[in-house]
Amino acid sequence: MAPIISVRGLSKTYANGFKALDNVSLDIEEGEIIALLGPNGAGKTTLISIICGIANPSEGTVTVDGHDVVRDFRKTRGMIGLVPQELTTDMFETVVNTVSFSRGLNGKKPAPGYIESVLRELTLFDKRNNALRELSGGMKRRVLIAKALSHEPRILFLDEPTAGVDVALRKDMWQLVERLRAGGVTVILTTHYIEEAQEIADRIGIIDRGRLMLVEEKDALMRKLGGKQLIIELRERLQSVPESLAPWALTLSESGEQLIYDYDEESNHGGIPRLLAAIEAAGIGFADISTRQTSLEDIFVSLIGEGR
Ligand SMILES: Nc1ncnc2c1ncn2[C@@H]1O[C@H](COP(=O)(O)OP(=O)(O)OP(=O)(O)O)[C@@H](O)[C@H]1O
Repeated sequence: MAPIISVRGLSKTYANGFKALDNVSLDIEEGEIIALLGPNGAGKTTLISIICGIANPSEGTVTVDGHDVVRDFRKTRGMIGLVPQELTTDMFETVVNTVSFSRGLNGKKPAPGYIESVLRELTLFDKRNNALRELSGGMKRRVLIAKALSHEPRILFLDEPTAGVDVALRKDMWQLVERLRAGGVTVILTTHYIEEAQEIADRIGIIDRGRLMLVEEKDALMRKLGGKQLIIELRERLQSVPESLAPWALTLSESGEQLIYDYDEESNHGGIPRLLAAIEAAGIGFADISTRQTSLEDIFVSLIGEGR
């Protein structure tokens, strides 16, 4: 199946000469949830602004369902819902009008029943006749989501969706994303929260300084790079790792109080019981053992942490 979004050789240089995107290529499949993870200023918003037709690329092309986002702006924009970071609508307008108007702007016929269901789902229905300026910050975020969904988009962009939102909204948001996914909607979210990407995405792209450093299925990424560590807390400090333990290539912590065994499920082959027996045989007492899995955070830091 052809990808729903295809980004080819995309670069963006702003008027002041700053290169915010550098030769980015990426295919997004219909129905997937992809998280674009990167630190502040990495170029995430620039990338989604170009896909949404709000900013123009300096080089490269983007197609949405086979249509060029610059030439066929209306067609591509109509397929996309964008939840931006901030509300920029008329603050005196009511919730229901704002959301209905947004649907009209995207060329769709009025559908009061559908708008009502969106408002209910986002617990905005009771506030439908309130002016936007009367709403709390969290409620305004909900209006942004309702607006983005007003024209039943096939693709939804969430730009830093949970930055500064409360737990209730975060929960509602993930439920909504699950429902949209079940309905075949493609969801692209930007975040600098690693846990968020880890929790919700099927695929993760890591962006840093305008470059797409990596795109991978989340599970494959975790498997490939997510090695395990066994940490053995020693009863007494060691000066060095005994010769008899050489086969396990253990690391002794700087304090001399921990032995660390790096392994993965495949290479381990039941080595842990043998290792523990060998440690005892070497006359080393241990107080505790624990394991930890390399997290996406370790991967992220190892990819972009260097050179900073
Ligand atoms: N209109 C502009 N003119 C010049 N530079 C810009 C402009 N818009 C953005 N930039 C710069 O481009 C870089 C990428 O910005 P962008 O907003 O795409 O990053 P981001 O990854 O979305 O970051 P954040 O998480 O902070 O939103 C930043 O260094 C930013 O200062």
